[in-house]
Parts: sequence; C-alpha cells; structure tokens
Amino acid sequence: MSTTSRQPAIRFENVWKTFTHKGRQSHALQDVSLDVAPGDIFGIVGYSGAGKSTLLRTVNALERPTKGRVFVGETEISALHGPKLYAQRQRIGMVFQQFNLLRSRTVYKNIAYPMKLAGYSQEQILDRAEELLDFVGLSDKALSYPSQLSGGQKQRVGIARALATQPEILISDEATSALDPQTTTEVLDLLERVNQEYGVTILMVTHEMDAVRAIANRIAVMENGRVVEHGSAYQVFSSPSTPIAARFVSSLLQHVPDVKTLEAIRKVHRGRLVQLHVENRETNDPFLSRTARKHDVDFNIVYGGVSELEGRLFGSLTVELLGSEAQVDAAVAELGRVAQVNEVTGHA
Ligand SMILES: Nc1ncnc2c1ncn2[C@@H]1O[C@H](COP(=O)(O)OP(=O)(O)OP(=O)(O)O)[C@@H](O)[C@H]1O
Repeated sequence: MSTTSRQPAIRFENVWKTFTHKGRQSHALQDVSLDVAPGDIFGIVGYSGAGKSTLLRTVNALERPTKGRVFVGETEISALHGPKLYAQRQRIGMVFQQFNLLRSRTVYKNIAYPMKLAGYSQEQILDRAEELLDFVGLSDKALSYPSQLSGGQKQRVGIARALATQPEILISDEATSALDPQTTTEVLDLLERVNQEYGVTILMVTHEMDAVRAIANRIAVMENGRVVEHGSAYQVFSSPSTPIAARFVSSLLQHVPDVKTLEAIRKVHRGRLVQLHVENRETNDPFLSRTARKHDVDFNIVYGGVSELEGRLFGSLTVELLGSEAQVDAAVAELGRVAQVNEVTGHA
C-alpha cells in the first residue's frame, strides 16, 4: 500500500488509561489520538492531573494503555515486552524534572550507563560520551559527581544521558520546572539544538506555557485526560479555540485588559477606545501610524501587546483614538481591514 503522508514519529491511537485505586476508577487518559511528526518539537500543556505525564510515559511503555495503541515509527511499542521492548527503548531518550542521575557515579559514568546496558564497546562509550559532554558544554565536569553540579548542569547531564544511545525521540517531563528562569532558557536552547543538530523529535510535557512558546512548533492542550485542542504553536497562541487553551495563552500574553484595568484606563483616557486584535500581520507593517496619519487622528496605545511567532504577529492592542467623529470613524473602518476591531463600550 502506498501512502503519501509521512509516517508519524509517534502516534497515539484512541489511548485510554484507567487507574483503579481502592476500588475506585479514574480515567487518566480518555481516547487520546494524536500524531507527532518527525522533527517536531511537540509541547503538551495542561494543569496538574490532566494526564500529561501518563501520556508521555506510554511512549516508552513505562505506562501501558488500558485501551488503544501507541506507535513509535512503525513499531507498536504498547504491544512489546521483554528484550524487544528494551531494544526499542534505545530509540527513545527521556528527561525528567528531578534529573534522576545516579548520585554515586560521576557525570561521565552517568552518561556511559545506558550505553553499557545497550552493549556498546568501551571505545564507543568513550567517543560518544566525549562528544555529548562537549555538546552540552560540560567537558570539564566529566569527573564531577551530581552533588557538585547546579540544577542546570544536572539537567544538561540528564539530556546528554538521554541522547547516549542515539535516540530518534526525546520525551521530556517538566524538564525545566525545577529551574530558575535564566537556567530554563539555557536548557530550552539546548533542547532546541538537540532537535536541530541531531534531528531528534521532541515530545515535551509542561505546565509552563512560556517553555512551549519558546521552542515548540506544535502544541496539544490536555484537560481531564483528553486532548481538547491541538495545532501549530501559532494557531493555538493566536486563536485558541477552547476556554482552557485561552486561559493558558492569556496567562502568558496579557494582551486584553480585565474589567478593573479597563475601568482605570477609562478614567484617564476619554477618547474613543477600541481593541484591535491583530493576527497574521507582517512584522514590519506600521499599520497603526499609517492609518492615523491618513485620517489625521492621534492615538494612544493604552494596553496590550503583540507577540511574534514563526515570523508573524498576533496580539491585542487597546487604543484610544482622538480626533473628530468623522475622522475617527474613518480610521476605525480602515483599521477593520487589517485587524478585528472591537469597540470598548461603557463609560468611566
Ligand atoms: N500510578 C497511578 N495510580 C493511580 N492514579 C494515577 C497514577 N498515575 C497517575 N494517576 C492519576 O492520573 C491522573 C493524571 O495524572 P498525570 O500525572 O498523568 O497528570 P499530569 O497532567 O502529568 O499532572 P502533574 O503535572 O501533576 O504530574 C491524575 O488524576 C493522577 O492522580
């Protein structure tokens, strides 16, 4: 059978996971179907308990679906056991929030460990470990112990170890959640290099929207064991279609003022207020000043912001327009051609 579409790197097919605890059942995963394409950095976001970790752990069969199937490439990993499963697991590296390093072994030996289990020769282990230490910037720490490293350095070792057996896929469970913002950025940059330089597909679970925003090209949002929304990062950020995705996005992009903020704005700005929802704009188009100049109105940006993803702008600006009624009407009509315009009604 010939197929035109590329085979997914990971496929979840109607995956259910039910836990039974003290006679009570809870559905950690409910009918999850999702494809992760080769080369993706795929972010799964959701609040605590949404099922993210459970889903991630089905990829290397640390968790097995109650119903449904999980494929890594062409292999149905959820059906494998014993040596066949161990062999497949070499294709999948895993990075953990708490690093999970062996405390009694040096950095070098932590990285060597999975290769030893996989039967690499001493020479292969040495070569690969040296390469990876260099890649993660820790060549000078080969003989240190994990207790002598910072959190960011420990996670670099975790990533090097996950890459040891040259996996095609890296699964990352809250890899940056225990790190400060600066270190988070460094680790995310490293994950991005893993994707670009080694061509590794990354599936990352996080409750931090800024982590996925930084590097993911696709996003799935989970709630109560279900994937409620998924799409390109741009799609989900610029026009989330479910309330929970909108909440995640707005936690990061405070583009629209809440009622209290709006009241405060109204007290100061008594001109006509409009909200401009900008989507898919070229990054260098000065549409606001161009329109204002053309219709001889002044404007104040009183709230909001625009963000850039994949070279395109999106966001919301709350703008006060000042001028005669006719001029402002004409400016609003023109702005309506490039952005969705909502009048801000109500008075201070
Ligand atoms: N081994 C288990 N036994 C019983 N219930 C479990 C088990 N593992 C997970 N659960 C339950 O499954 C649901 C999903 O948990 P999961 O850890 O996948 O969520 P999560 O989105 O990763 O949240 P968190 O970020 O808090 O880990 C939760 O209700 C959790 O209590």
